[in-house]
Amino acid sequence: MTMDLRVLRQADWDQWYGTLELAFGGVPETPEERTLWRELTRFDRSIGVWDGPDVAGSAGSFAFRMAVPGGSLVPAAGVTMVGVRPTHRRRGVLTSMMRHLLEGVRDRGEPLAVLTASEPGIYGRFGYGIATHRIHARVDTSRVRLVIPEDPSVTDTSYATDGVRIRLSAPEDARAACEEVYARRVTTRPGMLARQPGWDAVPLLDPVDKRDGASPLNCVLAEADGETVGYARYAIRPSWDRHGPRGTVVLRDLEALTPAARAALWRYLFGLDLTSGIDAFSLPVDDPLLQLVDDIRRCDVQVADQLHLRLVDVGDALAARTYAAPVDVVLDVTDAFCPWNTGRWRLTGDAKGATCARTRDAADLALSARELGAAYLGGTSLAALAGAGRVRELREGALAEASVAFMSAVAPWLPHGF
Ligand SMILES: CC(=O)SCCNC(=O)CCNC(=O)[C@H](O)C(C)(C)COP(=O)(O)OP(=O)(O)OC[C@H]1O[C@@H](n2cnc3c(N)ncnc32)[C@H](O)[C@@H]1OP(=O)(O)O
Repeated sequence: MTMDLRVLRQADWDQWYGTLELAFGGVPETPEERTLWRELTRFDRSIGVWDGPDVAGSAGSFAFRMAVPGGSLVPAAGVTMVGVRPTHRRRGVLTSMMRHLLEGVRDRGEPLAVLTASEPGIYGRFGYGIATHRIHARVDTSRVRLVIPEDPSVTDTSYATDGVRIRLSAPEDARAACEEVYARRVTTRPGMLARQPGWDAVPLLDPVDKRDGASPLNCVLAEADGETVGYARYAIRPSWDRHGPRGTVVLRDLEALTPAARAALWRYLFGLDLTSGIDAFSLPVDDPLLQLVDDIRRCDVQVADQLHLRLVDVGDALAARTYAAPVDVVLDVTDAFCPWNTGRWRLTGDAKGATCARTRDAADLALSARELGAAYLGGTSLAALAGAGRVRELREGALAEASVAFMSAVAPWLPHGF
């Protein structure tokens, strides 16, 4: 029987989403989750593969705008909801859906496709590279101390934590204030996503069945001079043993506009009564927390892959970001899955902007689309990729020049999953 790939219809959503749940082990999502993801589904950008009456595969994308080095917001298709029915795996269903999705992304003129992977080994073959990493920190707050620089002569409230007030608020009541802070943070870190309509509900999603013994979500606002300058959203998972309380603060997100607000929020979280640990699932690899603690070992930091990124249009993507140092290199790009990118590209740029166009000039560096994806947001260096044999230097000096230029001053990071 031949399979039929077609755009998702509203009436088919339940069946389509059911296949996704089946692919993920068959545990149905909660009604809150289903309602939210249905509302956020972009039907015009979602596809299914039908085998007779059954949905054999599901996939789709969101229309994001993502911060890139230099602070521009670039259209990025957020590939999502990929699932293949267990009876249909390893027959090319994902491959056919990915081809269809990436052709659509190209037709819409979006230079990038991004995703978070259930398993990191799946998407390299489709030209995605790991563009951001996250750290998972499990801080032993019974041992780790915060060392907050306190200078009594500093009266500027952006540094003096004394000027910051921490206020508890219901997460829903604080939504608008948090969103204002978030919006001001987006362009400061590559990989962050400008909020699209409806997406402010994602960080508030808190189904009872998924709390795993933790409290409902709490929110604290950091305020200075009458303005909200930061927030943290967290739950508390109480626990007791024969020595007493051993609760954990489960941190969902923390954003701050000033060092003082950040320090004040962490101080609040470290000090919560009846807790002795903070479980922070996703922080940037250069999160300032690592510079505020006196014992990084007891923060039990683990690094993992996070955002996988693909350049769908090499020329537009490389011209959309800026470069930390002047760069003028010819890249010989191979791209088996999106062959329209294959060939030589001259990239010329600096901290103000860049151009990238096809050329017949001799190549300086040879690499595939996957390596460009890994290096694009400035978190993984071309030199590190070359060390693994994944980038080849064809002109002496070109690797160092390009490697420095591609790096970002702050580590790229994705603030939330999708
Ligand atoms: C962005 C997101 O939504 S991530 C979520 C992805 N979904 C899941 O993990 C749910 C459970 N898994 C599944 O639904 C499926 O197994 C999928 C989607 C991962 C793969 O779908 P399939 O239709 O089996 O993939 P397809 O047959 O096109 O395989 C393409 C290639 O990827 C490889 N591949 C597929 N899955 C994996 C995997 N989990 N790890 C490593 N390689 C994989 C295949 O071996 C094949 O390799 P080849 O080209 O060398 O032969």
